[in-house]
Amino acid sequence: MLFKVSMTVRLPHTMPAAEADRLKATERAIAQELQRSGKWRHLWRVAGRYANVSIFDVAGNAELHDLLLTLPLFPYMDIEVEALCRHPSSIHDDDR
Ligand SMILES: O=C(O)C[C@H]1C=CC(=O)O1
Repeated sequence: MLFKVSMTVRLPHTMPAAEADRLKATERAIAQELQRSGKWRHLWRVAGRYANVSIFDVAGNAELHDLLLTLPLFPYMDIEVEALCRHPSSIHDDDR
């Protein structure tokens, strides 16, 4: 199943820079591994904001939830999830 996931990062201003850098580096490694696995299909920065729009391809709601929980920045993100289905006018046969 495909999901559009919007994440807005809100790190506390009181967080030491070294801790923020450590979280971001770990997040990056996990995000890149999930992209290589095919589960995190698209990752786009929202211009002008510390936010992203992503497309995930996972078995269902529970897998998506468990996956998002593994992200080191999870406690510091507002996350919105929207389930997607194939558009009847889409010419792409990999849409599900
Ligand atoms: O920077 C972000 O948008 C938050 C998060 C998502 C992927 C990643 O590497 O960090």
